[in-house]
Amino acid sequence: MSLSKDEIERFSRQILLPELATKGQVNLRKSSCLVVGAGGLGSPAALYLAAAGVGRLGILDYDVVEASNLQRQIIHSQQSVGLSKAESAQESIHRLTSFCECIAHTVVLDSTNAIEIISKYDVIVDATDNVATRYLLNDACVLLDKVLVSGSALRLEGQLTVYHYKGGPCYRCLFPTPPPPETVTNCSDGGVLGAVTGIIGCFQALEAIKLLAGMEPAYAQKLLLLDAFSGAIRVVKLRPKNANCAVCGDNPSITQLIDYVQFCGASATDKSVTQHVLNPSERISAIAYKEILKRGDAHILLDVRDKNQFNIAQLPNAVNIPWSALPRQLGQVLDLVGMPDKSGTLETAETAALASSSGVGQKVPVFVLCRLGNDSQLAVKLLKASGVEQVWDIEGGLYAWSDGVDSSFPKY
Ligand SMILES: Nc1ncnc2c1ncn2[C@@H]1O[C@H](COP(=O)(O)OP(=O)(O)OP(=O)(O)O)[C@@H](O)[C@H]1O
Ligand SMILES: [Zn+2]
Repeated sequence: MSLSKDEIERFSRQILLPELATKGQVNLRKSSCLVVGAGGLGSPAALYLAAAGVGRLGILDYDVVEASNLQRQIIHSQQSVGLSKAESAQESIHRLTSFCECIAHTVVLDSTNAIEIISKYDVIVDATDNVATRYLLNDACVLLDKVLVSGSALRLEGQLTVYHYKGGPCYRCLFPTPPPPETVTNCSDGGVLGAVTGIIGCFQALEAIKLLAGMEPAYAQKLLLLDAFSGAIRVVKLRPKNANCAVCGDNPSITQLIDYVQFCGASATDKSVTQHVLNPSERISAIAYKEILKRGDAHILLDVRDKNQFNIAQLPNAVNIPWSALPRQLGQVLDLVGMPDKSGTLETAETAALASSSGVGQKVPVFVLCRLGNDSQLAVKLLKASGVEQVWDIEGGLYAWSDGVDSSFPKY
């Protein structure tokens, strides 16, 4: 097969590369690729794959574009806020090129649809942000014998590897069991710089383009580690395939997709894992707190977000003691509410409980606040264990405040 005049003109700068050449370009045209996730990684990955002349490109995302996505999800624009990410990405690709058939999959990828969707594509790009989908994609790719180009980025760090390539390891070979859900941080908690997802997403496109064109990938059985702060890139050799791997090993126990939400203890779609630590009597709504403010009742508003988040935006008169520092700074809270602190520096809830006599001397109630209402519940628990009796969580945190009380308060 050869290239048309239009194709030669359009892709000339890469056909000139002897490593790619006419044959590679024809291979790209005949190839297909699925990008799962049209977010920070998927945006650049999909754009470069389409621009390079991949014949059929699937873009899968269940979510809609939000304003806070645009700092890094560059396939979308301000006009697409509120629209489906997969369809917004498809539109961008239509504007970019008519040499690529782009298909939008506006679904949550799960065990019920993964095999059917993935089987239609040659190479799969994992541009998602959660552990459940990582295991799902890994297992589906092993079962269907597809190569998986996997990337991740958080804060100022990024990682990239190519799984299940010519007998190389899969994700499960390296990580047989998922991490505890509470130890996983995502971009909406930890932050991320757009250029970092851009670099890793471009690397994902590069590896996929090489695979689809018939070249060798650089990162099979190797892990790229980007430290964007120092600018350093390290490459680590990965362990070979694990013969005991549950999905790609010699005697696999996983021969069809499982329930990944149950396996990982975390959902693929929850943005904020809301922990139900407290019972309803220990919480008040944002609207009820607004009433307390209106009446002018004496109280302490304790904001337990970290300093950086507190500096972004805060409610008037809030006292900021980050959740992570609260055990050490309990004395300060006891002081504020008028309880004598007999403890000095407190290290744990247990020592705090011993040091303080229950509720004695508390003059003002405490209301505890954070961004989404998770850490604030833990803080209420800790304060209760320390003898502070009149303490309530503001349910749903500042998100609820912005939604229910003051829409001018920024949600970030
Ligand atoms: N199982 C899944 N099915 C479909 N889309 C998924 C699945 N898991 C993750 N995604 C998508 O992958 C993308 C990951 O990108 P990214 O983390 O940059 O975006 P985000 O979740 O919108 O970011 P933020 O955390 O700032 O809200 C998201 O658009 C998300 O909807
Ligand atoms: Zn494996």
